Parts: sequence; structure tokens; C-alpha cells
Amino acid sequence: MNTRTNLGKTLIIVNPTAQSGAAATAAQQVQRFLSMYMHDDSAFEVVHTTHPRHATQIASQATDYNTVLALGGDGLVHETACGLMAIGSEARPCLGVLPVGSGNDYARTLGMDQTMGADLSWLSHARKRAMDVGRIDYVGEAGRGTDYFVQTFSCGLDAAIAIGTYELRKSTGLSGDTLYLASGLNVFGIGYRRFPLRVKFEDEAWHELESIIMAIQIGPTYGSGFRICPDADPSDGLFDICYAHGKIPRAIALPVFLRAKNGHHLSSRYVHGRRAQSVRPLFDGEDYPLQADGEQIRARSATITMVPSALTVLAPAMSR
Ligand SMILES: Nc1ncnc2c1ncn2[C@@H]1O[C@H](COP(=O)(O)OP(=O)(O)OP(=O)(O)O)[C@@H](O)[C@H]1O
Repeated sequence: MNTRTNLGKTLIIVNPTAQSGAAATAAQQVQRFLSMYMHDDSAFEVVHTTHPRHATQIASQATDYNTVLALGGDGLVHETACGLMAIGSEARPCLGVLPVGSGNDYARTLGMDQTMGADLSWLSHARKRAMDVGRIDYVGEAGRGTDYFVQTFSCGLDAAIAIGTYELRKSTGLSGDTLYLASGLNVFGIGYRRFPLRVKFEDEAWHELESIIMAIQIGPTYGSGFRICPDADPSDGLFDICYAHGKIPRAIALPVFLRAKNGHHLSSRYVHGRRAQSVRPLFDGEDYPLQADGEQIRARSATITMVPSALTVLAPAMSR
């Protein structure tokens, strides 16, 4: 495997806590593989994060590397991508994903299967894809902030489901779609409500919505494979947006939402889909559930802007 030629100098960032510690085991396998098969160890460096957001710090300083691989879940990919976005586009390393998380939605978008976490073999024939990135400029009680996302930003009940998985994972040990389904049943049960939302797409007039979900997607899925925007193309320079609006009774909302597992929710009269390059949501307070790639954000308002083809990302040769 001539990995060095393809990847150049490579940094592997590991979140040892991802998927309840499974990423730490995968990282040991990766280390063993590298020491057995690499002729020149200096081509690779492996760094473990020690705290949340550490990956952003590490990736933002990775200007000496050609490639940064994120070994962990969507949260690690998110934090790594945010760090890479702090580097100017000329010097920005390529991103690669070794998926060992609970959701792995970005890996899905890249055409990877869920067992590729410790597998480096595909990297020798990986191809490079120019992938879109979403920029979030938000205002909250703590002031202004900027973040990025590579797969999903959402607000409302779907964000509450993602946020709810943190505690549920700790208390039950569940992962993957079972974890997201259990969180979804909680949120659509005791947590069911509608959220007032003002939103502006590009330069259009403001919409006043009574919304239960709004997803602004780069790739098709969130929540471990829910095909919320099944036709989203991560390289077309546009967000795919799906929102549910109106006085939707819970008895109807849950089955409609569950149909999103296969992308069949779009036929509901409450569900709306569209594309845009920018979206400006205004929330009714900081309790409004918001997530970017599964990570919680606290904000009263946000401006979400497309950054087309901002990241070069490695994908298996067979993916679309
Ligand atoms: N060393 C660390 N100690 C504690 N938390 C960490 C550490 N490194 C990263 N984190 C946090 O772990 C959280 C989850 O990470 P990650 O997404 O990689 O795994 P996951 O939650 O199992 O997978 P997924 O997001 O696909 O469901 C992130 O919020 C990240 O900030």
C-alpha cells in the first residue's frame, strides 16, 4: 500500500471516547497497522483528543500536514472540519474519516460503510472530493460566534433528538439507529411541542413558521441514517432544507417523522422542502434546540451560509 504517496504527511486525530470507547480500540489497531506496514513512521502521527473541542485546536494547527484523518464519530469530524476551516484554503489539508461513532452520517455521505473505522486499506485508492461546508454565524447570550458544519444543521425536535442521545448513551449504552430511535421516542413523547420560528431564505421575505423540525443539510442524512433530505448533493453548492410546519398533532407527527428513515416523509402536506445558499433563522430564546453535526449550539439567531467546495475530502473509490 503506497499510502504515503497518496496521503502525504498525515495526522490522525482520535476521539478515544467515541462510540463509548470503541474508537480507542480502533486507534490501537490503526497504530499496529502503521507500525507493521509503514516503512517510514514519520509520515503518520496519531494524536488523541483529551477534551471536547480539542480536535478543532489540533486541526487548526495542522498546516504542516497534507491530510488529517478523524477517527471517531460525527462530532469529531465536525470539530476537525471546524479547525481545518480556520486554515486558509491554499494551505488547508485534505480531510479523511475513519468512522467509529454512533451516527456516522458523514461517512454515509462519503459512501463509506460503518465498519471502516480501523480499516486503512481503502485509503490507497481513495479519491478526493470537493465537499461543501456550511458556515454558521450565530448570536447568543455569550456573544457572537462562528462555527461550521459538514453534514447537518437543524433546529427543533430533530435537534432535541440529537442532543438527547448524549445522556441516553451514557445511561443505556445504546448506539447507532437504536440510540437515535430511543431518543426520538422520548422527544416525540414527553418532549413534543411546536416552535415559533422566523426564517428568511436568501433575500426573500421573512416566513413566520410554527415548526417542529427544520433541517439544513449538506448530505442526505442525520440521526444515524434518517434520509431527511434524500436528494441532497454535498457538492452542489446548495443547502437542501426540509421543515415541518403547521398545527401537526403528535399522532401524525411521529409517523411522518419515522417515514424519514427511508425518505418517504416528503409526501406529507406538513413537510416542505427547498434549496438555498443562505438561511437566516431567528429563534424565540436560547432554549431552542439547535445542533450542528450532532453538537449542540446555543443561539438566538444565526446566519447560515454555503461555502461551496471548501473541503477536499477522501472518499472510497467506489462512492458516487
Ligand atoms: N477526549 C475527549 N474526552 C471527552 N469528550 C470528548 C473527547 N474528545 C472529543 N470529545 C467529545 O465527544 C463527543 C462525541 O464525539 P464523537 O461524535 O466523535 O462520537 P460519538 O458521539 O460516539 O459519535 P456520533 O457523533 O457519530 O454519534 C463530542 O462532543 C466531542 O466534543
